[in-house]
Amino acid sequence: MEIKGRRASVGKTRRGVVRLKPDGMRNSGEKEKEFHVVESGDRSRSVRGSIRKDGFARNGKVSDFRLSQEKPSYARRGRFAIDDSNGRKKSETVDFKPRRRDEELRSASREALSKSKLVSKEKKMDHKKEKNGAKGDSGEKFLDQNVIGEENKADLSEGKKRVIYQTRLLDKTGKKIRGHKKDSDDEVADAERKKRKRVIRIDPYDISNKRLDDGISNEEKPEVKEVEPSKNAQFRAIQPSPSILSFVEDNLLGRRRLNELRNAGYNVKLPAPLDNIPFSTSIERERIEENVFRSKLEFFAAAKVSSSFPPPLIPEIAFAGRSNVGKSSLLNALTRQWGVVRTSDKPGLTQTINFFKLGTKLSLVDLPGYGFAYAKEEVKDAWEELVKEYVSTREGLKRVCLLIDTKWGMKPRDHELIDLMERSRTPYQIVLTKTDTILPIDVARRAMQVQNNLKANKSVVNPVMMVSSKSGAGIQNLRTVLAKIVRFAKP
Ligand SMILES: Nc1nc2c(ncn2[C@@H]2O[C@H](COP(=O)(O)OP(=O)(O)OP(=O)(O)O)[C@@H](O)[C@H]2O)c(=O)[nH]1
Ligand SMILES: [Mg+2]
Repeated sequence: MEIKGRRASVGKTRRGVVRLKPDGMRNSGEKEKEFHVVESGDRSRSVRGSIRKDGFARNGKVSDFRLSQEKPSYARRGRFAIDDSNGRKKSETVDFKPRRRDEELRSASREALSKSKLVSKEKKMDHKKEKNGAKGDSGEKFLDQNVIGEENKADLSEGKKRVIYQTRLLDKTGKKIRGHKKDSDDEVADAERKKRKRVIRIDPYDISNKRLDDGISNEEKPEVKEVEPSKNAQFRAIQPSPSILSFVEDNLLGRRRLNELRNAGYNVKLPAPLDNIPFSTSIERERIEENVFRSKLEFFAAAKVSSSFPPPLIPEIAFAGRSNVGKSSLLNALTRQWGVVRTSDKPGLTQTINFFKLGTKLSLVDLPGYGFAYAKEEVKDAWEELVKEYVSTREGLKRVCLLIDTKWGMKPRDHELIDLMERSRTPYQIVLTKTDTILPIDVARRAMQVQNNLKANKSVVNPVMMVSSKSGAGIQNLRTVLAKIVRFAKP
């Protein structure tokens, strides 16, 4: 068993924390136990320790440990008493006598060090003397005392007037000898000044990380205002419900390590690996249970103005959201017909309302994205107007999937569209996309946040869906939800 720890000096008493771990065990946080060590300044060097976490010292004899300190050469062995913090019988006493050889070596090295310092100091002094001797022409020096200041004139009587002199070394001609070192009093004062550490205080009310030098008045502390936590902090404080958390876990949503996916049986070399059958030997996609999504996806109309919308003959599901949120990619992932709907990493690829037939029973409608896009303002405004008109007036529109990027959450434009759909009573469902880009817990938090935000809304359809077109996570669930619409839709 080995004890390793750091010690810091506090006056004569040394305190520190040592970690105890059994021999041969790699650094495993769980097994390490923390001790508080107090080493008194006296010769006995007793060290007291108490087991913080339960049940450790019971098993192992604490012996042959080392207290590693600031300097490894000061490592010692000694007497060590351990008391279980719970008061149970787990105390151990171990010899903590400084090893003789170590102690001897240490004192020898200390002596040698101090000697060498002394010698080098003497050498320096000799050197200085020589130098000063060479500077003065004939080696003669004169003291020049100039009165440079008076102190407390009012308080002091004439006789007791204190005068401050500045002493300079002058040569015969009255010139100042350069390189003259101050006398011993000055040296002592200098050494003291050097010894005195500059104390720097941190202002606890200052968030600018500025350091304050000692002496600067800090009495006027600004009033601590109740600052609203940042959006990020608010987001981190969200506690997702257990059902959302388990949904995220069950569907492997969120950014996952490849190993995790591999262990779950998925072939990570495939695109959308979660869409595959786990542990399958060949590249076999999971069977699409919903007939409608097995049908062929065919583009049949594009509209830039409402007058060119095709007649509403079959039920429609539309995909709306900000530019680049992943609308077109989701259409491909749902139908597993990659490439039918064009996608791009450049926001604003879809510039018209595109109608796709999925068999004979359903239309999927890819809407142009709003918000940021590489397009002129007036063009973007026109798209937005078109989208608004479509979602609020289209007959046969059974549901709008409003896609939200999981990483960024809902933006003002999303709220605008939601308000519009609330007014026009268009049923809409939130789909969080690109869940593979953030941690699972953050996916759950986002879902919780969105759900809470829309609690009071009437036309929203719950639950909040979470998908990733890239990994395939959550796609199957979305298919199931959307297929139900077709099943219950009246022609
Ligand atoms: N990591 C990740 N990237 C995705 C996902 N879905 C889409 N993308 C990427 O996001 C980018 C935009 O995807 P699109 O499907 O074209 O987005 P869009 O919403 O149709 O964009 P617009 O047509 O411009 O409105 C592409 O580079 C996709 O590869 C996803 O689930 N995960
Ligand atoms: Mg698109």
